[in-house]
Amino acid sequence: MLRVESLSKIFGKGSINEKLALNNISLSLQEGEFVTIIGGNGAGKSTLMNCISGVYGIDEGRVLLDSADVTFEPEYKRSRYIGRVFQDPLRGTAHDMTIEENLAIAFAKGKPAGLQPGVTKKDLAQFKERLKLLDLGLENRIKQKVGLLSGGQRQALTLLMATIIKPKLLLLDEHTAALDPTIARKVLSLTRKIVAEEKLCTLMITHNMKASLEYGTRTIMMHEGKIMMDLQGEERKEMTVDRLIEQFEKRSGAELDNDRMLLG
Ligand SMILES: Nc1ncnc2c1ncn2[C@@H]1O[C@H](COP(=O)(O)OP(=O)(O)OP(=O)(O)O)[C@@H](O)[C@H]1O
Repeated sequence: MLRVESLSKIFGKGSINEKLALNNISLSLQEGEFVTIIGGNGAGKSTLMNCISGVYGIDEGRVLLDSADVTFEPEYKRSRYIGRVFQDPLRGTAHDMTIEENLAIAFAKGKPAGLQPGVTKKDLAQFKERLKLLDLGLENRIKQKVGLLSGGQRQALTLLMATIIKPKLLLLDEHTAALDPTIARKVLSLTRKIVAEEKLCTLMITHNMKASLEYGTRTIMMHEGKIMMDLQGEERKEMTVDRLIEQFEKRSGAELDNDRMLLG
């Protein structure tokens, strides 16, 4: 469970370029809640993820995970229980290592510190089982180097790696934006499946408004560092992309400036 309380983040404090990127954000997610995040350029979506995962320190507020205050915990410690997948498929895997070695590293996160990531027969069987879920035939290529995989295959593998040990929170930062539409849909349905099966608390940034309503259980729209719409339940079920744009423009008094969102 995630709780963000009155979070503010200022870049370049005191300088001519001072920017209030997050303005008093509060947000709570229950176990299994899958929240999609949309918003115009510079709305603060990635900054929110960076503050939650500890990449940036924050200026005000608190971040709690499973009731523990992690506000001042460094990123490397939070990464043990926060899974993250970025837009760039090259970022989450080591290209010169095999699929098995990559999975072993991710799997070792769940083992006591000091233990080497040795792969037992049982681990290997589990890796193959998980890879089968992807339906990309990777279970038969487990000894191959990741550098040989396509972007979509790598991103699907990164998703597996981020969730092979159940994270307390899964952060997906436009993780399908760089993939071609067919594989993007595949990775999105896989995301939905893993999140539901593992009851993962998940935040997913997307520029695709349709996907923001189609995937997940709740949709948040950000604008100028604030949450300006939080759609759940019936209200979300009845929402369409056209009405979402209309609501955005009405509530923010601005036109949506994110071309990718409008074209997506
Ligand atoms: N490291 C940084 N230093 C200075 N300013 C930053 C930094 N990171 C983000 N910002 C600024 O903070 C604001 C929010 O940026 P952020 O990247 O979170 O937006 P976003 O909603 O993810 O946008 P996009 O959809 O364009 O990626 C923007 O004005 C951005 O220029």
